[in-house]
Amino acid sequence: MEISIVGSGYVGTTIAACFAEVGHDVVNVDIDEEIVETINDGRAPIHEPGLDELVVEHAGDRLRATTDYGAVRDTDATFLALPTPSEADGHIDLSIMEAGARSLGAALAEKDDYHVVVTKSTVVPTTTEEVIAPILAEESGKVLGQDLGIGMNPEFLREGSAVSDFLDPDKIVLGAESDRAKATLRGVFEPLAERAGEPPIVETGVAEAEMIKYANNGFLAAKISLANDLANICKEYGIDSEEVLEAIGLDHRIGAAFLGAGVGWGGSCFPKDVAAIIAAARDVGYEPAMLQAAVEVNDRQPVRLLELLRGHVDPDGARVAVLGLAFKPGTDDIRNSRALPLVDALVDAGADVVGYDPVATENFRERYPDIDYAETAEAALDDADAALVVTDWPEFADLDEAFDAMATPIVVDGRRIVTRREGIVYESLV
Ligand SMILES: NC(=O)C1=CN([C@@H]2O[C@H](COP(=O)(O)OP(=O)(O)OC[C@H]3O[C@@H](n4cnc5c(N)ncnc54)[C@H](O)[C@@H]3O)[C@@H](O)[C@H]2O)C=CC1
Ligand SMILES: O=C(O)[C@H]1O[C@H](OP(=O)(O)OP(=O)(O)OC[C@H]2O[C@@H](n3ccc(=O)[nH]c3=O)[C@H](O)[C@@H]2O)[C@H](O)[C@@H](O)[C@@H]1O
Repeated sequence: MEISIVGSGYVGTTIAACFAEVGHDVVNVDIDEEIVETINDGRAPIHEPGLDELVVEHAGDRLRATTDYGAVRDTDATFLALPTPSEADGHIDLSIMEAGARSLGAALAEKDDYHVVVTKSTVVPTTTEEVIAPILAEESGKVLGQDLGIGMNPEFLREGSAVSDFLDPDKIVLGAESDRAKATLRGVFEPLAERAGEPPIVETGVAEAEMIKYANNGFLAAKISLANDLANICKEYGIDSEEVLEAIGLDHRIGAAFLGAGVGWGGSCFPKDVAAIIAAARDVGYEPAMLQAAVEVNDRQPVRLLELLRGHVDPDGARVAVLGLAFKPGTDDIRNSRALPLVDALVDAGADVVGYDPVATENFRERYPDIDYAETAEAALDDADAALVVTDWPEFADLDEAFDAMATPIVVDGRRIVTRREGIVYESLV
């Protein structure tokens, strides 16, 4: 099939390259000329394992990129993979989606045939039908249900494993407003589903598909927060939380995934999506107590980490090494990283902060140009009065002797990755 994808970021580029991989002809539309050039040159504009290889293989053949929205007219369906950030009060900011829908609608005005538009971005329930579809209809002159079809296909990939998550999904959710739009969506996913060994395909309504995405992210974020709540109780009793969480994860009704207790969840999606669904729920008169509690527990974890640090050293004037700046291992993304509130608080308290991350240092430096950065974890620890472990990069598990070079070997571990041993003052958050 011929497919167009508007937006070539983490999601847009990944799904474009993967759709090309399963045999579709794909065009990426983006307003950023550099991104478009990068893809057409056969390189991925973002860092994702396996993505470069797919772009190299398919660019110039089944995959191309352009800044010209007119390219969508030669395709059967368009996926909108545009950012949906948060407003200051947590509500979803739909301005980029609206701008994209206007450009797309204007381009479709010159197409006579039936066309399906699919929301891939994470949007609060009813956005596709009540915000996106009317813009498309107005700009294109098309009539919904006649020459315009609407769908919603939420994305569940994770940064750092985007390609393998997309090509081997646990489920595919297809929301559509009509049987005809659904048939187009089925056609798009058929080769991928076959290759992935026929995962469950959930065929549903558009608003249901939108809500499934928030339910998924809300549940996972709340699961981590519940693990943190339980681990915090364990900590107060001196009980090993890892043993407790591993044991409950063996119950198939609970499951072991996303029970990793520590300094909490960050990233480009959990914080904004949980905030957006809480704000949307309140708009319709419902107070989502569990999701709100998940946020509160999450916000408290960095505060608890700092309290533990203060139990050992006064941060004022102390040299504190912050190990891990990315929001999770395997990425250079620092959006909503737990390191952000921690470094803010340390700087406010008068600490002399030295940060280290295997790949995210440059992104962090843009945000905090005035703290020190080290080239290696060992250099960050050298002569430090204390170390905070913030991201669970596997290399931190191997540090060991580097702690002996600290002025005082105080290690406060937010991810339970450092091995407790004689000779270091080790304190784990959970
Ligand atoms: N990053 C992730 O891991 C996941 C993200 N999502 C959702 O997918 C959506 C997209 O997220 P990302 O790919 O992370 O965003 P991103 O910020 O990485 O990429 C967005 C792209 O859209 C382009 N763009 C902006 N305005 C445009 C316009 N008017 N016309 C054409 N292109 C335009 C930008 O230049 C950029 O290349 C969001 O709703 C997000 O919540 C869903 C699952 C996973
Ligand atoms: O909507 C999205 O954008 C995506 O959000 C998350 O993916 P991502 O944010 O890339 O990464 P995760 O692996 O989920 O990690 C998110 C945060 O939770 C933290 N986390 C994760 C797992 C865990 O057990 N404990 C824990 O604290 C990580 O350190 C990280 O800060 C979801 O896992 C994806 O399914 C979803 O598509």
